[in-house]
Amino acid sequence: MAVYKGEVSTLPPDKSISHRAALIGALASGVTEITNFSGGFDNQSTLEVLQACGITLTQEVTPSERSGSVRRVVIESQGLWSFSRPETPLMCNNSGSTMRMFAGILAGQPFDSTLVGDVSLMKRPMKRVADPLRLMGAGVSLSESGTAPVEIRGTRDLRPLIYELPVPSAQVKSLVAFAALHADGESRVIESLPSRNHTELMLGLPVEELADGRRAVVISGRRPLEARPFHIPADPSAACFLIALALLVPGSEILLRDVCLNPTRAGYIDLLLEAGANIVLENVREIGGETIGDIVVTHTASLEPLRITDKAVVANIIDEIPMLAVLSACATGSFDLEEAGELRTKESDRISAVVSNLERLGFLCEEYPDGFRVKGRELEVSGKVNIETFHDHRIAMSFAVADRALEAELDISDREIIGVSFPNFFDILEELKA
Ligand SMILES: O=C(O)C1=C[C@@H](OP(=O)(O)O)[C@@H](O)[C@H](O)C1
Ligand SMILES: C=C(OP(=O)(O)O)C(=O)O
Repeated sequence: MAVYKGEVSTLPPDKSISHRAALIGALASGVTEITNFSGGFDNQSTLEVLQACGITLTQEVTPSERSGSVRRVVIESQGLWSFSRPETPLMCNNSGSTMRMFAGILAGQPFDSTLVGDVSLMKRPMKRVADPLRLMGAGVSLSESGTAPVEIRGTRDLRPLIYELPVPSAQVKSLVAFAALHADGESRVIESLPSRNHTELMLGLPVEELADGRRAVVISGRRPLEARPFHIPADPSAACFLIALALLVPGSEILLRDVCLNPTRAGYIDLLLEAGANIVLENVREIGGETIGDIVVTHTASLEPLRITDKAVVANIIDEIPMLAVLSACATGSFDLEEAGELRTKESDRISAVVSNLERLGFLCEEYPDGFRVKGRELEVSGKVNIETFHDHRIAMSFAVADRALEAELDISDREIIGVSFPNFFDILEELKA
C-alpha cells in the first residue's frame, strides 16, 4: 500500500475568505491587492460576476506557484456603488456563496439583475436570500420552488434591518451584511448558533453578545470602506481531505503549512483530537484577525468512531462532514450524524450522496431526514465500484480518499469537479506518495 509523507505548502487558499476578499475589494474605495487568491472554479466565478458588473480587476498566476492555482488579484473600485447593470444574467456556475453573497450587494444597486447557476446551483434554496432582502426594500423573485433564477430589483434606498437568521448560515449572514452596508442606518444580524465569521473579521464589524447568549453582528450603513490588502491562508476544508488520508493510511505523516485555524472553521480538528487522532498544531499565530498554523498529522490505528449530534458542532464542521463520515466508516465501521438537515441543501444532497456511495462499498447505513448512521461493513467489495459524485467536489474528494485508504478500485464519476475548491488535489496526492 502507498504511504503518504511530506510537507504541503500548496494547499488551495481558503475559498470562503477568497470570495469575501474579492467582494469587499469591489465595495471599498481604492486599490485592493489580494495575494494567494484561490484559482478554484468557485472563486473564479466570483471574479467573473464582478467583471460582468463592470468592476475593474486583474489577476495573474503567482510565478512561484507550480500548480498554477494561486493568483494575485488587484481590484480597483470607487466604493459601494461602483457596480453597473449587467447586460446578461450573471452566471455563478456551481458556487452558492457567489450567488447568495452577490444578491446582497445587488439588492443595494439601483438596477435590475439576475443570478443563475449550473444544474446543481439552480436546485438550491434561495428563499433564505429573498426574505431579508425583501424586508430591506429590494424586489426579489425566484422560481415557484424558491430556487434561482434570482431576479433582483435593486434600490439605492435600502432600509436597515434587524434580522434573526432562520438557519445557521454564514452565507445568509454575509449577504445581509453586504446589503446593510448600502442601507441608510444601522442593521443587526442575530445568529443563534455561530457560523464562520470571516465577513465580520474582514469588515471589522462589531459583534455584540446578547443576554440570551446569541450574537448580533452590527453593520453601520454607508460607512466609507477604504481598500486594504488581503493575504489568504490555506483552506482548512481542503486540509481535511489530506488529514483524513494520513490518519487512515498506515505509515503516513504529513505537514500542512499555513492553514486557517479560525475557531469557527476548525471544529473538525477538535473532534478528531477527541477521537484520538495524532494531530499536532504548530506555529499557531494571528494574521489579519485570522488564526493560522501548521498541522502535523500521523496515521492513527486506534481512532474512536465519530458521533456528531450537536447543532453547534454541525454548523462549525458543515463542509467537512462528508469526509469525516467516510473517514469514520473506513477507520471504525461506524458513524452517527443528527441535526444536519442543511447537508441536503449543498451542491448535492450530501446525506444521500454519502450514504448511497458507502452502501456501494458494502457499508450498512440507515438514513434519517437530518442525518444517518453507519452500522458496519457487510462485505468487502471486490472489482470496480462506481462512485457517483452528483457533481459535488466534496463527495468526489471524500471517496478519492476512501479509494486510497481501502485500496479499493473506485471509479469516481466526474472527477474534474474537484476543481471547484481544490484544483491541485490529485497532484498533491501524487507528490505525497512515498
Ligand atoms: O459563507 C461561506 O463561505 C460558506 C458557508 C457555508 O454555507 P451556508 O452558509 O449555506 O451554511 C458553507 O457550506 C459554504 O461552503 C461556504
Ligand atoms: C457548500 C459549499 O459551497 P457553496 O455553498 O459556496 O456552493 C462547499 O464548498 O461545500
